[in-house]
Amino acid sequence: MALTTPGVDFLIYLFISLCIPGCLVKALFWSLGLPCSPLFLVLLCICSLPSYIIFKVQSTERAHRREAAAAGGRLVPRVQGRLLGNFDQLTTLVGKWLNGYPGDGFQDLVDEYGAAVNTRVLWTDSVFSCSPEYTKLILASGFENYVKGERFQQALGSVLGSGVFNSDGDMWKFHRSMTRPFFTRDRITHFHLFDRHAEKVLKKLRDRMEAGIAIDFQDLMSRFTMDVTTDFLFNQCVDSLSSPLPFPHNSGKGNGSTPQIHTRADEFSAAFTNALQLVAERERYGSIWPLYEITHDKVIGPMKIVKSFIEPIVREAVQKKAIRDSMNKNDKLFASSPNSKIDDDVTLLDHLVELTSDPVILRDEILNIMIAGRDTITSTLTFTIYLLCNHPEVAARLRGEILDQVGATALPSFEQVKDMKYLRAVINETLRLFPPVPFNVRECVNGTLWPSPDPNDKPLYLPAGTKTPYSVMMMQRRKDLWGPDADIFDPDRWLDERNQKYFLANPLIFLPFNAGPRICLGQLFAYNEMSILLIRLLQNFSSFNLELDAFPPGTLPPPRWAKEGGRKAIEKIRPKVHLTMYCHGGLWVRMQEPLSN
Ligand code: HEM
Repeated sequence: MALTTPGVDFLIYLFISLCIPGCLVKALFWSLGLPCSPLFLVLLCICSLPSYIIFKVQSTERAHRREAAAAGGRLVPRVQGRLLGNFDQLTTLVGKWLNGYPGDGFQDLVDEYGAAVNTRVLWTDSVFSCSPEYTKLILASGFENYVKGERFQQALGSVLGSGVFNSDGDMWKFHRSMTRPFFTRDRITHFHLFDRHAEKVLKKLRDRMEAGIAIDFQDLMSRFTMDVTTDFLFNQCVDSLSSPLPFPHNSGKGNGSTPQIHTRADEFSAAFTNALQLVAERERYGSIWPLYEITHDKVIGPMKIVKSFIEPIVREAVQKKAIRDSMNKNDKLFASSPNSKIDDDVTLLDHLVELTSDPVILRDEILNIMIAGRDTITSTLTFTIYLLCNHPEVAARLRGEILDQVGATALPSFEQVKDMKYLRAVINETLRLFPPVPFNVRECVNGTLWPSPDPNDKPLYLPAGTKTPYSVMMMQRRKDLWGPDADIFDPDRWLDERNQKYFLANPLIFLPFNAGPRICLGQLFAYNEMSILLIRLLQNFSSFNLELDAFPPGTLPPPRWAKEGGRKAIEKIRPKVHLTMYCHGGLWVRMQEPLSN
């Protein structure tokens, strides 16, 4: 058990930093045999921190200017805040993150300062961008120079541990190489697995529609993805789809968005979601996040529940593997090399225990894949249905394609899924407007140059250790990259001449799965899972409607958004972001079954 909290650790560190100058002066006076009053030492300590900060900021500033000049570049334009250390920027950006539309605040900065802008909150260089040329440098061509970095790992470590999402260098290579073979091809068992859980989704939907009450589709999808993920990871589905669903606040039957805890699976699910939201908050507060956790480490409680659920499953898998090994050394699921062929019915945990028996590595890896595979797909499916509610003509055409190609009841084959061009266009268009990971961040290891947005000016210089946050969401909505109708949901842009003109001319303008060596491992799995669920849904329901009255009070967009232009003015729900994007208050919908197929 930890003896201190992140906040107390931070304050202890600050206190020690404050005391160092006093101790040094005391030692100097003592060695010279001079008297030194305690009052003088206390004053020295109090004044030392601001003086140290001023000294450090100015000397670093000079060094960075020298480095930039030596490299033939210039420093990235900096936000000029009103308060010391741009503290006002921190409060503005956090406020907009909590109450605004995703990207609010950053768009203004890009408009004012240019394609790359240094927010430099509390003197930490942080260069924000939403341009394909910079994202390419960060993720692909300059890959070796950009890491997740210690700051990111510290903030997210209590949930992600050292798993694939939260590691760099050799540890990342190790995790990635362990997991990659599992995702390299289509598996028919996965189709059946998706379909099993999709059937339960349909049953829940039919029951609720028969009762004439709206359903929170986001909640339903987070149960679906939780069940799919636990099933394929370790063959022990938590069966969250069997628990009662929340009712709308106005149905007189429940309290809307608050999840009800009925089973251990519900408890695990709620704790897992809570832990993710808490670590996402840490990222937003930057280096001072520990000050928001003075009394306790907020993540420990939910993570205790998460770990107590996962650890016995991991232990059992390790024990079974040991027994298998001792019974018959040749009778393995597959040879213990990361690249060996893996049978279709082997779970990811089965695969991982062949490569390591370290319970912490196994637990971290499982949790990382769970995070990767759950909220991203929940988000995409939720926003797809939101968009189909707003675009009945798209829903009708998509349903037409599904009925033509697969029929009203059959499970599609891999080939059929691949051939459904309109289905893929609908999914891609959703991923363009609402990428599940709209914001991301790296940190540059060595000082580096970026091309200047103005070709007549010197390149931009980023000193070593600069954070490089970037937004694929903002990039994927840019009118100069996607055309004047970039804010509009129009799957046809993936099928008509616009596809050649924009996306095929520069594929880096669409990066929902990232790019380069850290590109999403589960892309194929994700398209298959989302396709099966959507096919099953549209085989069984012909129209989708938002039920705005069912949204919890205060969760719909404020009226002022209608005047603010862009997608904000179009939005009927309120998108928000923790690590992934979600609908504030859920997505309350009604669906109609077709009169006949
Ligand atoms: C619509 C669905 C999905 C989207 C949009 C998505 C997006 C992403 C993104 C943006 C990253 C990069 C994160 C970063 O490096 O900071 C990523 C990484 C990853 N994703 Fe996905 N993902 C999806 C589904 C899945 C699924 C279903 C799985 C597995 C079941 C998965 C497994 C992974 C893994 C293992 C990584 C880490 C790669 C690495 O760091 O080397 N993803 N994904």
